[in-house]
Amino acid sequence: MDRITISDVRKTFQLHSGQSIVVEGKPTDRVPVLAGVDLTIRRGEFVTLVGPSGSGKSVLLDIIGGLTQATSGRTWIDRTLVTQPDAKVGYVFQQYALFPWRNALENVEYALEVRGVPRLERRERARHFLTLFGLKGFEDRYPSQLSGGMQQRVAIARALSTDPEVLLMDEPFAALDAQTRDLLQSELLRIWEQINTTVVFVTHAIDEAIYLADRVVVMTARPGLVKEIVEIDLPRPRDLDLRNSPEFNHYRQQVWEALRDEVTRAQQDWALSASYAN
Ligand SMILES: Nc1ncnc2c1ncn2[C@@H]1O[C@H](COP(=O)(O)OP(=O)(O)OP(=O)(O)O)[C@@H](O)[C@H]1O
Repeated sequence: MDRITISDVRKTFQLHSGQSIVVEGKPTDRVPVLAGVDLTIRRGEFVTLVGPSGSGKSVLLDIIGGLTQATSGRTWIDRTLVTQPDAKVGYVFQQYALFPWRNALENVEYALEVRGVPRLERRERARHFLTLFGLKGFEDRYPSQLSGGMQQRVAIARALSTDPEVLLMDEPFAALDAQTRDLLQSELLRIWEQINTTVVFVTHAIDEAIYLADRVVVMTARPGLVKEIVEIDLPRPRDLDLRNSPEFNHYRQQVWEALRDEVTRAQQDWALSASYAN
């Protein structure tokens, strides 16, 4: 069954007065970012979005999350048209976005607090999700006392504690070192396999995109469109050694093939824009 339906979604941004970019050789103050995205995501599916910088991945995530309105086109979660943020959608950003004045437990509890979950229940759920993410014993630590990886674990625990039907993740591991990133990818998969939330995950890293996903969606250079969808038919549960397998390498090549020209196009786009922009 379908969880998210995106139909002909377009987004154009209006720049400030005096600003411009070059589109099709001409300076303009209107930036087309998404040019008619169609995508359907199944219930419980893990979809990763890859594409060159500026291809509108984050904007698309914001549209799904109701944080940004599309210029035209529609997005539904289940059968409800997305017009504003919804409590059944969780969000995890690249920056940990924790409250520095709340400890780990209180940070997770916050998401439950705003949804009106009674005090004892929210404390119990917050503890449960911190434990799931290996943070038992760190409940009373403040964000400044936690490593980047631990902070991101708290942020993911917070998003999952509300039992979201959809979890949107915007490069959540990009700021982490390689080992922590590997570890968190595996932890996320382990937990996702238990709860089966629908996940849409934006990343620049091809290996990460393949390792996590049921399907990798490759976006074109701006204005973004779905260029190709690669079904990842690798067994689950997955472990990191899978990345050394010939099957994984085949997907790596397939995704890179789809992406390569778009990355080049995006680079040309920036070079041109930079020579015109104010
Ligand atoms: N509020 C805004 N006003 C004008 N342009 C914007 C605005 N928000 C985003 N953009 C432009 O939209 C384009 C797509 O941005 P977006 O952040 O979605 O790209 P992305 O694919 O996520 O890129 P990256 O991989 O670098 O994060 C960029 O060119 C960006 O400059």
